[in-house]
Amino acid sequence: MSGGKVDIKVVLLGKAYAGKTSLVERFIHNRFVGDTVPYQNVITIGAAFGAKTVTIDNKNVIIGIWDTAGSERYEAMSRIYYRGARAAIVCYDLTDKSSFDRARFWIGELQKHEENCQIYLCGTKYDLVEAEPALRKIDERETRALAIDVRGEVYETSSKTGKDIERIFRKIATDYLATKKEPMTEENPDLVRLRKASKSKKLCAGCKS
Ligand SMILES: Nc1nc2c(ncn2[C@@H]2O[C@H](COP(=O)(O)OP(=O)(O)OP(=O)(O)O)[C@@H](O)[C@H]2O)c(=O)[nH]1
Repeated sequence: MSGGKVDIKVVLLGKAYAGKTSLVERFIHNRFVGDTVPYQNVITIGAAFGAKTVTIDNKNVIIGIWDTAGSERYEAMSRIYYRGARAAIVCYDLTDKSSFDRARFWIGELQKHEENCQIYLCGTKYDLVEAEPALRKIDERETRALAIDVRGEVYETSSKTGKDIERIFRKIATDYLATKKEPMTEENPDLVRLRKASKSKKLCAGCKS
């Protein structure tokens, strides 16, 4: 996918090493490079952009994704990327407590500056905690409480296995379609018919017979 218009701007935010780039890689290219490429070689600098079309009920939605750099050094730049975003996937590494604090920081920023941006909470590296439950450092109750605060849902994903990655983006596209205003055109015959029907009702309300 190149150039063209996107329907939804999605931004990924979270601490460095939280797994943002891996999540985008899994979603767009269905691959996980994992340890075959050292992390030092894939650190995001500034931000990276990718896009993919998902189809919900026969409607295509082009999702444009800004994968921001997690390093605090690029914090000011990440702020530029979340401007005007319709959705934010705030990532934290399920095995790293400090990444959850950083997620809270980004949620605070979004709530302050981008009130129209829907937040989706994403705990990453689920495969690690599934294999070794003692590695889990973020309690599910804490994440649920935060989900209530952001009026959103929590996803626990794994870019290694693909768990729930597709689901999170499909939910974003579904939410977008649900809130999008339908244009009143012949392309949307149901709405045109509805409109005509209610107009003729109004006219008849004053009729004598
Ligand atoms: N086991 C496992 N490892 C993962 C998963 N997601 C990411 N990783 C590993 O975690 C490390 C960091 O992942 P990245 O995707 O580069 O993290 P990032 O958040 O984009 O990091 P920055 O670009 O610095 O902000 C890499 O070594 C990944 O291979 C996952 O779901 N499971």
